[in-house]
Amino acid sequence: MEPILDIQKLTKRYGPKAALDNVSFSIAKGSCFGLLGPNGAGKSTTMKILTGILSADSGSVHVFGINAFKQQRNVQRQVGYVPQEITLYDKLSANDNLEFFGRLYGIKGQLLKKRIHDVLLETGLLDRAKDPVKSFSGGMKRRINIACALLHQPKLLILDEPTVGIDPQSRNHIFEMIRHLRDNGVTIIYSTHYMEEVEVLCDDIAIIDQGKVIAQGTLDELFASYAQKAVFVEAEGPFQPDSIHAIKKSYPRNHGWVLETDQPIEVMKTILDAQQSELKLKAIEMIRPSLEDVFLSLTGTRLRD
Ligand SMILES: Nc1ncnc2c1ncn2[C@@H]1O[C@H](COP(=O)(O)OP(=O)(O)OP(=O)(O)O)[C@@H](O)[C@H]1O
Repeated sequence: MEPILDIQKLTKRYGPKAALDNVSFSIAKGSCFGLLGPNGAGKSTTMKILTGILSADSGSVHVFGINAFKQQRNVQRQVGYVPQEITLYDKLSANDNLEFFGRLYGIKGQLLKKRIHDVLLETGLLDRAKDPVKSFSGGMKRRINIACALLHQPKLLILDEPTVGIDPQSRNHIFEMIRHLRDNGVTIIYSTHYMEEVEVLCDDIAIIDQGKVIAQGTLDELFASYAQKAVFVEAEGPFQPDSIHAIKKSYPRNHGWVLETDQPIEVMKTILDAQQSELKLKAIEMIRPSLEDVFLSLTGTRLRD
């Protein structure tokens, strides 16, 4: 698929510390791309460089084939950016905030009115248009912040940790909006440290840690390369995991055993056969890998730490 964004060897230092160290990735048109990493990994720095808020020390960024460092305005017209910090005027109504941001994008008159109506509808806040933003919950403010970034109908939407500190209802609303935008051809870059969000939302993922992209691919590709398949079994009677050839490693968990294997189906079959003679099975299931396992296998630390 055609890349809509191509980043090559991006570096950025703050004094002696490298916030980004040779970061490269590209994003296919129409996908929802997840940039996953712990706090301080370099996600915001990457996003700020993409949008021209920060300059890079070296490397290149091309958006829609345009050199973003040389033709910043041209790129900005096609990109919507939702920063991590909420940037709204608390005393103004949702409508007035949107008018202000719409004018910054050069939208005026009837078109601006229509766009404000449309983005309020998309974010589910049409009935709160006239209320001051200070009366909104954190999640509603976040949705208005996203609405601001959608006014000029960008083809690429960049969201920096949009669900931090918000209620589940707003979070679900944001997910629905993102899916709807993607289905309508908008390419999404979604930065987060919540791996569960990336698992349910993103087509392609880059994992970033300490300023470096340490893995990239679809969920299935990341699981295949970095997560160990396993079976969980709980049984009464003599059970010796070492006797099953396909088990690479086993360890106890919650009254049962985790059996690491590249052939989970075969291992399950062997245990189910043994059950008829000597084992009394209480539970057997395949353990679904998670991005937590991928991160652990790549870095030796947990993403949640
Ligand atoms: N203005 C700055 N001056 C000095 N160091 C900075 C500055 N901004 C970011 N950093 C450092 O650069 C590194 C990357 O920060 P960045 O904000 O990009 O990470 P992040 O993945 O977005 O994490 P978070 O979710 O915590 O913002 C961190 O070590 C951070 O402390």
